[in-house]
Amino acid sequence: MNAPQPLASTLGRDPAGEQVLSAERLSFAYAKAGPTFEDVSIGIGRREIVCLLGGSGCGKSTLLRVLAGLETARAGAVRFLGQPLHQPHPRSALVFQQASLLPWLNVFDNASFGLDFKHQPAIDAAARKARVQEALAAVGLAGREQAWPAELSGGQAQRVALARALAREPELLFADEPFSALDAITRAEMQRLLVEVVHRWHAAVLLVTHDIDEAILVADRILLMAGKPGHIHREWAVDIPHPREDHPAAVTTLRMQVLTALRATAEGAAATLAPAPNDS
Ligand SMILES: Nc1ncnc2c1ncn2[C@@H]1O[C@H](COP(=O)(O)OP(=O)(O)OP(=O)(O)O)[C@@H](O)[C@H]1O
Repeated sequence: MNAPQPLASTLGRDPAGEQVLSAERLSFAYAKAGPTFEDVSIGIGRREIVCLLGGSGCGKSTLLRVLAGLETARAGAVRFLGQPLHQPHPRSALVFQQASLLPWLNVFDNASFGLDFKHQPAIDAAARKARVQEALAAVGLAGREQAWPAELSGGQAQRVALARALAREPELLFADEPFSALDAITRAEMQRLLVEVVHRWHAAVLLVTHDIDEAILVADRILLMAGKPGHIHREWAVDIPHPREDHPAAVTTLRMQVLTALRATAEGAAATLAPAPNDS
């Protein structure tokens, strides 16, 4: 098999040509382990939703953590709004699979919690209250400010986590499989909500998922990660208008393309693991 070639075109599309995040030739390895990914270049345009799709263990979450400033690359550089990134940026926010709400804080205080993180610009109490209320209203939780986490469903808890991220007014939202623990109906609702609120907030998103349908429903661009060490294997620009459920033919065509590529990467990986025909 030929060595994977880095894609030249993994640069964010943006009408103004601006990128909120850019990374060049990133490599990463955990201590005492081989490289997780190598030579990954990626750009995310302002307001762009980019989905990072790939099989289990190919390094998607690790790449997200490096791009978010939670881990340090072994080689290469990450720039956020044009500046070198060495730690999580105050204009970025994270949402994970678990909502991770603090059980002793009510919904309002959980949603405002992200405003106390390191390097977050100080804002006065009135602005803080307005921001948090606006974020909670955007995720459909107006009137639930005094509720406790134990009183929420999984979907509602994830809405609070999304509001906590939005209250930071992020330029870029990092989301690592944020809906994978939810039931199918709630997941579909949350996917629609994510697109709606990030468009309203003018935020870009990097969404890690292994759900092809999720990627196709929300992404402006899909990056397929594969291999060991991981690399960006293919990408698709998704120009289907929202809501994408209204365009089933275009969705099905893209789904087949992505699925075929994903299967090919899985078969490629299996082929490298399978014993050669002459092995006994
Ligand atoms: N903290 C860690 N220390 C050592 N190895 C790790 C650590 N976290 C992840 N790995 C390994 O790095 C590789 C990539 O893991 P990662 O979680 O980034 O993959 P992924 O594509 O997000 O997988 P999944 O879709 O299953 O969540 C895996 O082999 C994993 O076992």
